Amino acid sequence: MELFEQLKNKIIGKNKTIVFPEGEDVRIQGAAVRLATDKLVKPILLGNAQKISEVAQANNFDLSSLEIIDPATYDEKELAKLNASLVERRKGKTDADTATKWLQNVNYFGTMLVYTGKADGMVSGAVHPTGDTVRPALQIIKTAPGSSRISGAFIMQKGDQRYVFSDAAINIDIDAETMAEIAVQSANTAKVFDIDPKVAMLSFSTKGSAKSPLVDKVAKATKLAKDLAPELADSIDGELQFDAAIVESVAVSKAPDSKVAGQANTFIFPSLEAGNIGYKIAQRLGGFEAIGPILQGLAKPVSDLSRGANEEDVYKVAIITAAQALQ
Ligand SMILES: CC(C)(COP(=O)(O)OP(=O)(O)OC[C@H]1O[C@@H](n2cnc3c(N)ncnc32)[C@H](O)[C@@H]1OP(=O)(O)O)[C@@H](O)C(=O)NCCC(=O)NCCS
Ligand SMILES: CC(=O)OP(=O)(O)O
Repeated sequence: MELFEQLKNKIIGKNKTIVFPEGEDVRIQGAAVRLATDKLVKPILLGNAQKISEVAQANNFDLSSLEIIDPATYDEKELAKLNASLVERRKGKTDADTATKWLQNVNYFGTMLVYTGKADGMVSGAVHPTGDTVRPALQIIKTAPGSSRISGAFIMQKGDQRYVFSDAAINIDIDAETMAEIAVQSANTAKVFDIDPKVAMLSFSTKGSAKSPLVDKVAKATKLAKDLAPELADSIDGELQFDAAIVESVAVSKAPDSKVAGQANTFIFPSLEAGNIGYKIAQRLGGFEAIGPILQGLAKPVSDLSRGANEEDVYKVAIITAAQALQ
């Protein structure tokens, strides 16, 4: 069965509540109406009630079955509770005045609905850049037990080809330890999407073909990742160039002893520059559908979107987010 059909079957009728802070956006409204009609999730739209209704009218959307919250007119007592909970969570880092300002921002407001359990997950980023979308989650929801950092993976799909690209969203300049943790997180993400992970730690060098501290970093990250997840030791290899990772004939000449080279399906980039540029090239020139970024290592599901996302992307990311909320 196709991946999204499987995910839909998992979440249908489970009534997972997903908050969409960008409720004024036409792509968000279109996806939310479809998700509610298909009984996949219970959407909550955030935003200015008047603007939400204008967009809905202009596009003939029937939002009558959706919950709409305008943070500017939210019940005072409930707002005070969110404020107190936020200050408590931030343990001396954020005072009540700052919390008041933060709660006027839809991404902070939505994140607090997830943190306090009113929503099971959040999908945002069709309008806001990634930093503004995910910062509230980093500050409030924080990492899941066993994770020391959050990273962002894309599922890249074309026909029956399916790959994981990480980190393409969050950690700007990574050291070997971070790259190793991202590799293990991404192998787990691959399994969720029915991919048997073969993880390539990417570089501009294959097995010492170039000498540079940047190459040493990826070789060290490979060793650390195997130490972190010994059960994956035979499924992670590096450092590998992208051609050696994916093309068998190149792997034979560049990395003949590798159990991953030529068959990799999970690609760990050595920096956010490489990862973010790489996924957009595969998407825009290679014709791959890019689903994500899926945040890895967060204690509760919050998903970012690219501002280039369309309604279908929002619909699919919301399905993934609801499926994460079931775990
Ligand atoms: C994610 C990002 C916004 C965080 O930057 P920032 O807000 O300046 O981060 P700070 O260092 O001030 O940290 C803010 C909080 O988040 C936490 N945090 C930051 N990065 C984290 C990570 N990768 N994992 C877990 N927590 C993280 C910090 O510990 C801090 O928590 P605290 O306030 O409780 O102490 C930043 O790394 C970024 O802009 N990344 C690139 C995003 C992007 O543009 N991607 C391309 C498009 S997808
Ligand atoms: C994931 C990503 O690159 O997001 P955006 O296109 O919004 O910057």
